[in-house]
Amino acid sequence: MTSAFTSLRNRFLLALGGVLCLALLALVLIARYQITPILLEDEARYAKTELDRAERALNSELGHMVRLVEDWAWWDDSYQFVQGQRPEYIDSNLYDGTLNTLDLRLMVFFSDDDQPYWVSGFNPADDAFTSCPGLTASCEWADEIIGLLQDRIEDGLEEDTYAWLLANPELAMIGLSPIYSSQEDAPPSGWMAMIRPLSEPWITQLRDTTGIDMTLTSIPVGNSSAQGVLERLSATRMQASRDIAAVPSSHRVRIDATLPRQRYQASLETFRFALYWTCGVLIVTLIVVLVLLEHMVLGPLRQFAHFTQRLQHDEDLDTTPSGLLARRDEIGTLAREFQHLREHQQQQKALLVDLSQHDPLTGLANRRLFDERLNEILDETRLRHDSVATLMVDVDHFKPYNDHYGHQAGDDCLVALADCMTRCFPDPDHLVARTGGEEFSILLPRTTLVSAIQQGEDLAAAIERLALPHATSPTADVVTISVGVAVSTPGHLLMPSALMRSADQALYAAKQAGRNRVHHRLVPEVQ
Ligand SMILES: Nc1nc2c(ncn2[C@@H]2O[C@H](COP(=O)(O)OP(=O)(O)OP(=O)(O)O)[C@@H](O)[C@H]2O)c(=O)[nH]1
Repeated sequence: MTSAFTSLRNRFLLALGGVLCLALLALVLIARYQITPILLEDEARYAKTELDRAERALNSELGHMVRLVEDWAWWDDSYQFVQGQRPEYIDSNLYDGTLNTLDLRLMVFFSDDDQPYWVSGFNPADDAFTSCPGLTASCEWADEIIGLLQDRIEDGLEEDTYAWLLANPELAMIGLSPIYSSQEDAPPSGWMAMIRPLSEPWITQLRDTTGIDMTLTSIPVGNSSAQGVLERLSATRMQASRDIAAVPSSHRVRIDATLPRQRYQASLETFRFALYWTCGVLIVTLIVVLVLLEHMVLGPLRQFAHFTQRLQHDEDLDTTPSGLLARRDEIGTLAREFQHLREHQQQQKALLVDLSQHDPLTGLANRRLFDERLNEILDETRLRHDSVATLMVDVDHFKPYNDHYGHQAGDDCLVALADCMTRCFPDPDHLVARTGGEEFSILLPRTTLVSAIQQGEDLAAAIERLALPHATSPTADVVTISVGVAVSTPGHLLMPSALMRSADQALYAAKQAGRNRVHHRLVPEVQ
């Protein structure tokens, strides 16, 4: 029997399992080193696109800021106000209601020498509204922002309108414009600045407008990242950050956008789906291959192996199973070749058995077969209480015959005698054997002593009738035989050796008595 590891099925299963594992490993590696990087790259592109959109929304807000500040800066009343001609401008325009309506924290008018001419706004410390001519005590809270604006103006801004994000001291938008007159030839006079805080309600509105969950924070330049940052918070959320330029230059405004990862997840799910299906198909293929292998190869091979094992114990089994012989594949060829080999072997074996049991010259049974049959017959005889006779036959003066006629003639004589004996004992139960050079033995089951003597005499007469010339025989001028007869009867059961010894003694007696005669030997005792 095959062990678990030498079993063809287990080895095939192991090999296919190995191939399956390798295929799965390849898929996992492809997923990890090919698919996932592509998906992450796509996700990074998506994050950049969303940040671009958020930045565009901020720029759009800055654009609105520009238009708002231009509305006021291109107004003749504002122009005349910074030239000191309209004192009522303050009461009618620069009060808290105006700033609230415009969603502003601070409005600053600069005179031609870039000094603050008028400051109106809400103090972030207590949210109290103040309106002052220049940086007087009650408007000193705006000192830092006004300093930043002056730096910007002194950096060389001319005849244009600007808007920036303010990162420090607070998050806000700045709009700055020269103040123009409607008279085309009049030069601009001073500057006007508006500061709109990036308050939580404002950012909430921006979120609603863009659909992007974002926050804005101020960070020092030292903590800023020029490339932007993408951090994956969980399987479903990621945070993309980008720093954009702001005032003052020591700070930047960071946009933090919390984005869903559904694109990545969806792609991953699709890939996993394909992976599971591929695994499923591979496993089903493996099972189908194993079933086919079992059905088409292993089953027939086992049947064949079982048949050859049974052959070892029972050589007379029928032919190879017909199902195997009828197959048209390699196993069928193997079975047919095996069958041919077996038939050839059986023929050879039969030939060998025949050679081992028969005399090649005369074709008669030899001593081996005679002894076997004698044993069998005597065993059966004991059970059935029958008698068995043996005739021992010797050719008279055969040496002179050989010497006179030659060895080949001696062979021919022996063949002629054998044929005559076979004709004399045609009963299939009788066995004529050549048990020596010119000695023959005849086994006669169920034969009495009288009958055996009679058959011996008939044989001697038949041989004599052959009239084979024997010129050198002192007994007769033809070939003659001497016959010794012994019988095992139910009253005198003999062992095979004793029976043959008795026949030999009877033959000796026949020779001594002058040859060409039949003698029998009385059995002296029960064996
Ligand atoms: N041609 C031939 N001769 C054989 C064969 N086998 C034995 N012989 C011869 O048979 C002869 C037997 O001689 P012996 O045993 O002396 O017997 P015999 O001459 O027949 O004398 P008795 O038996 O006493 O009558 C020998 O010469 C053997 O060579 C054989 O196969 N062919």
